[in-house]
Amino acid sequence: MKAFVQMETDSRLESSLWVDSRRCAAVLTGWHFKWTEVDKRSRDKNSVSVPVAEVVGVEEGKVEVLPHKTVEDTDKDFTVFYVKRSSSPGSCGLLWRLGRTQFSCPSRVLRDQWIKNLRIAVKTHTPLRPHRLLVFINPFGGKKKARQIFHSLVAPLFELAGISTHVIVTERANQARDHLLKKDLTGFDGVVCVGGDGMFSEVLHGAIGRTQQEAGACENDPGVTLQPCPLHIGIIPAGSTDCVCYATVGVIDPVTSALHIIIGDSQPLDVCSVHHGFALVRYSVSLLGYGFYGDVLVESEKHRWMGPLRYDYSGSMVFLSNRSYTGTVQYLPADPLLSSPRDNTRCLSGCSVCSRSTERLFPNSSDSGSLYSSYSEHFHNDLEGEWVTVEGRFKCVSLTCMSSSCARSPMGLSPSAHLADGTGDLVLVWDTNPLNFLKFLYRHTSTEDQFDLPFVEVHRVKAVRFCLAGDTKEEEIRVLSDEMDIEAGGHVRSGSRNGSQQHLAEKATGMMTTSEEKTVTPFTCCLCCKKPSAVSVWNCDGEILPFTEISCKIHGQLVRLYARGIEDKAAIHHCSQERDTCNKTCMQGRSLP
Ligand SMILES: Nc1ncnc2c1ncn2[C@@H]1O[C@H](COP(=O)(O)OP(=O)(O)OP(=O)(O)O)[C@@H](O)[C@H]1O
Repeated sequence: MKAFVQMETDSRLESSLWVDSRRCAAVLTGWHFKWTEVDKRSRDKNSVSVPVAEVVGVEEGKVEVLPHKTVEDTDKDFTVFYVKRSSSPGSCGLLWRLGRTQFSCPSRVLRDQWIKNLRIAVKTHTPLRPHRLLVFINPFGGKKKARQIFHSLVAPLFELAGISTHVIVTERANQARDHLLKKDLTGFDGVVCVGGDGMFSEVLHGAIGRTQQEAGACENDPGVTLQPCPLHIGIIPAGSTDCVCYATVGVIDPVTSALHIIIGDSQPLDVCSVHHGFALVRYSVSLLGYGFYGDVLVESEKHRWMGPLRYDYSGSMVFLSNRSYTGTVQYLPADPLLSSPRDNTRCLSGCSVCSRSTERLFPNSSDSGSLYSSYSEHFHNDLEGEWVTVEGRFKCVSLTCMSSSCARSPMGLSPSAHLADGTGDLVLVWDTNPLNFLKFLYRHTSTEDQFDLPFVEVHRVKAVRFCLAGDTKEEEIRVLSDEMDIEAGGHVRSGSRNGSQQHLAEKATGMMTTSEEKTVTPFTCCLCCKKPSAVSVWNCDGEILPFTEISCKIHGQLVRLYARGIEDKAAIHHCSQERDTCNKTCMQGRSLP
């Protein structure tokens, strides 16, 4: 047994190692740790190559982590934990699992050398790995399992990776947002929310607000250049819809998300600011929808007791009511030479459109460590250009900064939208007959192009304004006061989620409404039999906005998530067939799923 050891100034190392009594040639180059079985009797020379960036931890001895940590402390063994992929039926992305291989060395010295070099390699090649995280758990999100999900599935992985956490189980809505706005955040590399889209939105608002406070940027100014947030945001999905997680990771799976956080993946994300006059109303990352989408949200809020079924029920009711609304939409088109919502591309991990946008948005930054240095200089003139105005009657108007794909609509609201190119897709659905509209809606669940319909338009934009036709303004006031009644009455929702957006707008305008000032009148009792309202409401990432006339601006790469976008299943499969460039085969002769 002769172990050949080669040490260079970097972490490179090469020697024989044993996995389950099989001898392997192992090599650690700068970027990969690879081991290949060298047993001559073996017909297939099984080889596993793990990118150093995907090594989760290196431990002395023979170690197991899940379901419980066990350590067999021998002085010639070490265990490497790493990311292992498997496909996930029904999702567009790949599941990540914790891979584990136990290695034996001929000597303790060599074992210690391997551990040291692997740890150095990991540190050198993944500078964005978090060391300390602030974690918010919403114990009431989704199926109320967030606490259990975090402690049983996520915390052991964080511990393995040496990440320390400060965990706050929220006791009220907006606690996470307020904490981020007001408390000392020194020492934290990122913030993690364990919950659904509402919880993510709280953290998003807190993180953006805090950054602007510290930068002295006025969020209420609709033309302001916002400062990108230095804190990364991680999402451990534990809500009812988890749309943002699905659209940025491709699967709704707490372990996958935890592993993306651990290895310090970094996915920039565009954010849309929504203003009413000179008041910030809200930020949005997925759906900002007027008309059909607003009506469905209003209706579904009245039927929360139905659980997730309420969306199907409300969707059907609103569809049957066959409403449409007049309004004026103005938009600032994005550069058509860069990309188009009809170019049939998908924004996947490593997306070239988003990468080019990073260069455009941060032209002087040489690496991700100085991410935002040149951002504000560049964005002086981001609202310059020729605005386009369209006026008429719409079934719905929607704006999305991402594809907004979800399990029900795997291609999403705008299949070719990008996560981080500084644009949004504006979809205008003109008034049409119910059958046509049904066709449009149905196409979201299939692979058929929902934009290939004569009553649908889609535009890639940098900013949008919406205002009502003159005779509908009074109606707006009536509808919105009715909306607030739903909130004030308290029997429709607990006042949790709307609380945050109302707070933002009220704070900005000084318009404080007390429940006594509102008359309790339901929005509608039955959509089919009631006289249609002339005005709808905006659905902003699942919240009802208190204003109809709004202006929206897309802020390119305003925040960063611990994610990498949806991985291309086909590319990973190809890679696994080559066996040399990824970790989909293992030493025991088993093929990983
Ligand atoms: N302790 C708490 N009590 C009541 N509400 C809370 C608490 N903590 C957070 N919230 C609020 O609960 C709302 C919903 O939570 P969350 O998004 O986690 O779950 P969900 O609504 O089931 O999922 P989704 O948003 O994906 O549909 C959030 O807007 C958040 O502001």
